[in-house]
Amino acid sequence: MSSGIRVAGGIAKHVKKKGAQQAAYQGIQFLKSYGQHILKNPMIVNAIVEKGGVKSTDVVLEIGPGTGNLTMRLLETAKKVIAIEFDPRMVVELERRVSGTPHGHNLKIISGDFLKVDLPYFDVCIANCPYQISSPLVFKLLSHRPMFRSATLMFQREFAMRLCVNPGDPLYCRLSVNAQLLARTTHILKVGKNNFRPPPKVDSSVVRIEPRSPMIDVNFREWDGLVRLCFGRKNKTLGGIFRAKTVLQLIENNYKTYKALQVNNGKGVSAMDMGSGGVGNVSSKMLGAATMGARKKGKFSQKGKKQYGLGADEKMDIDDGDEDGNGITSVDAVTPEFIRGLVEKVLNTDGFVDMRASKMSQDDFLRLLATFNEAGIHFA
Ligand SMILES: C[S@@+](CC[C@H](N)C(=O)[O-])C[C@H]1O[C@@H](n2cnc3c(N)ncnc32)[C@H](O)[C@@H]1O
Repeated sequence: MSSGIRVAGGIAKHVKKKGAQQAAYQGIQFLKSYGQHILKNPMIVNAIVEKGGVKSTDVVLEIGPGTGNLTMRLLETAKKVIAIEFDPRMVVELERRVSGTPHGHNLKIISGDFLKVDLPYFDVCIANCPYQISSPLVFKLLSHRPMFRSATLMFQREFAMRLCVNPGDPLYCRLSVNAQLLARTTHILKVGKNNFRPPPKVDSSVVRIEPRSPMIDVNFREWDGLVRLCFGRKNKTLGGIFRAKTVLQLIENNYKTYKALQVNNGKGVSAMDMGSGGVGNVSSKMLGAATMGARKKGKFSQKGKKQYGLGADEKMDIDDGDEDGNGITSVDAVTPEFIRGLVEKVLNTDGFVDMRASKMSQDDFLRLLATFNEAGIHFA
């Protein structure tokens, strides 16, 4: 084992005193809490840039440039690199490293937290990501407009696999379904932990994320509300999940809220943040909620209904006090039996009752959501 301490870009050996360390190396001790695992293998750096499909005309967004190993390589390839770095010590080191180089003027550094800054325009995103913010990072990128071409990102292996796996895989989860609703995700490279300094505890993988174009037209918050319920017990049948007392109660409450808004406002539901329902309109806050918790109302759009096999006559727009055609115009008329009946009707459609989230495809979830909405049931 080295007797030195870790500094930007290498190991500082023979360091006797703290002061000496800073003078000799402008020393930066890597902080685990900031996910500072510097990529030290130039072959991996090259492979990431190559697989990222960076063109000479591209503006590249890099998240967490650290000491700049990837940044320097990107600057040789792209028109411009915009790097967002949280740690001011790294910002100083990066500025020092590019100053005087031929590409220095093509780098813009934004000093701040990626999750808090307004993102600039970019064509592609390339990053060895700070692993502690992996999930919100992905969904913040996917909510950015205008849409970028692709993101080539390094994550911890398990997180990377969860982004990419298909139904039936043991790692298939809510993250997989939500990410794949918005993008095509491909695992492109395995990277062993010894390619980093300091090595993290687990291996990593590089993933390519290509936003869908056009986006699937579904209200993301409502989609996530349903997916969250289904993956709460991903190996339980939908019958088991949706017949549970707590879930029926939740559905009843949602139904009443939805109904009350209609009764009070006429077109009340659309007046309240139900919008067109398309993911194209989704905000980063909403997408963050996809992995972190908040839920609000939404509805499956007409376009989405058509796309997923609902007839044009099965009207979803709310234009009177009885949008779901259930004959219920007052909140008081909504009883547990009534809700159970609606849920049974949905479960008995298309064999949903025996399906399990762990094996359901994106189309299965879209059809399930459309069928619930058709019955007047919303997830909020
Ligand atoms: C895994 S290191 C990657 C460093 C460098 N790109 C490399 O490959 O050698 C992650 C970097 O992200 C930075 N970072 C951590 N949290 C961040 C945040 N919320 N916003 C921006 N940068 C962050 C860390 O300071 C660190 O420099």
